[in-house]
Amino acid sequence: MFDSAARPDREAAGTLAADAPHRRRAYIRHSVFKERLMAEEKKGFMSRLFGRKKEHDPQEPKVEETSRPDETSPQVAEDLSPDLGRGAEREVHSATVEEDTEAGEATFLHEVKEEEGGLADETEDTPPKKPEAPAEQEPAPKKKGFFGRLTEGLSRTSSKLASGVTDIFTKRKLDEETLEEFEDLLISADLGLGPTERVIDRLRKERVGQDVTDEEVKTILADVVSETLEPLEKPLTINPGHAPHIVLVVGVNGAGKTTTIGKLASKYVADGHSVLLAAGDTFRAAAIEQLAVWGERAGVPVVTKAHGADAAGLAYEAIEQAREEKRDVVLIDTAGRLQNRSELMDELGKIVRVIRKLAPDAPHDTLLVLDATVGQNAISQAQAFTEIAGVTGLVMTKLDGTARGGILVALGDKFALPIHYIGIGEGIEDLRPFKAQDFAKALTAEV
Ligand SMILES: Nc1nc2c(ncn2[C@@H]2O[C@H](COP(=O)(O)OP(=O)(O)OP(=O)(O)O)[C@@H](O)[C@H]2O)c(=O)[nH]1
Repeated sequence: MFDSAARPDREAAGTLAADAPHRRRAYIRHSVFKERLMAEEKKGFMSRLFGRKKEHDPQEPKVEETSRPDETSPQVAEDLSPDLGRGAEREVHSATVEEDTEAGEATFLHEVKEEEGGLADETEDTPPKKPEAPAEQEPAPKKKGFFGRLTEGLSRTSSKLASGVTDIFTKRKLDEETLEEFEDLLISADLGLGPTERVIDRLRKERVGQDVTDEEVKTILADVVSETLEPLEKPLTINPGHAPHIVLVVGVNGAGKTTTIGKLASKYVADGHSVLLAAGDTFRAAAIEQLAVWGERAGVPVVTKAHGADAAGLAYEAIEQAREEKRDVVLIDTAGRLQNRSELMDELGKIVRVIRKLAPDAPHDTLLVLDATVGQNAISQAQAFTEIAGVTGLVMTKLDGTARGGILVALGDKFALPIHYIGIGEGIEDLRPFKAQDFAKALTAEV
């Protein structure tokens, strides 16, 4: 699979090479910045850690699904997504996390909280949003075009970048100090060391000693983001010749796997494919029901087994059924698992081995679903899932719920994995095929 070694020209994100002192300086500056913010934000962090209920901000997106009681009204759940019964399984998720913490492992939760505290820009003080039900009496929201929705979805990330750029570049001659400030901004926006370095190098080469406007800087930034991600823009195409094309969907708890499968099922049906879903998340009882609702909505059958059943066996049976029914594609859901839980990761390896007994070249695609709100932790998730499950492509969800959307650039740079789709909201139309230029433009847009 892809790893940093596959990109020898680029240093792996998070690694400080001895021959890159300026990068090391930037990271040290960034660490100091993080520590200071963490101290300032400690109160918020602690209260979150101990589950203090916060005031609800209806503008904020829902981002802490796995640890928060379900406040969604049944009406909302029905209207917006078949996200059923998450309250019950959330208990399981938080128990898992606590177990990890008690064991003293470097847990996913711990890492994420640290990073959130350090960057202090989102889930810290921004409680999850209840999805807003399109209430019957309310006027229908004005339809936005593709780019409008993308720009709106990425607005939290882009406004952080845009205001930073405007603060730093206010009609002054470009010097090393300004470049350093800008480098800090890009690193704190999770863009990764490689892309950050390329933006800085380009600015240094082209503009040092000259006046530079914030618009010119944003254009250079958009160009570098676009160049980094364009080679990874690849739609997920179904090859009916595989009879069926088998897609395994993996990721940590709450990343958006089941929802993504539901949305993909609808898209493939609309494209004329015959689809079968496999509810392989047997660990989370409500996930089975959730997928069944998505299946019903898309008009496709869902293979299910009882809660706790063997997921590998279920995947096997689903493939057999898809062959009998001559389906084009099988989408297999899996239970969310923390990347540092080796026994759960081994179970994923077992699912792959069992699938290969029936179809040695399968899974034909293994999609890693990553939640953008976790920021840098997405890097270690991609690393672990790539090693265990042979990830072949990415879907990044919840770009609408974070100021850390820059992480997609760092991921693309480090892993060079195709980016198939991005999620910019909870509706079916919010799962978009990834387009690097649009993403780069939206990321640097003024909103
Ligand atoms: N705002 C927003 N929410 C999303 C997006 N994608 C998924 N979600 C929401 O994220 C929540 C979790 O999604 P699921 O599909 O249940 O996640 P999962 O990975 O299957 O979860 P587990 O089964 O626990 O592993 C749901 O409430 C989804 O509606 C997105 O792009 N934006």
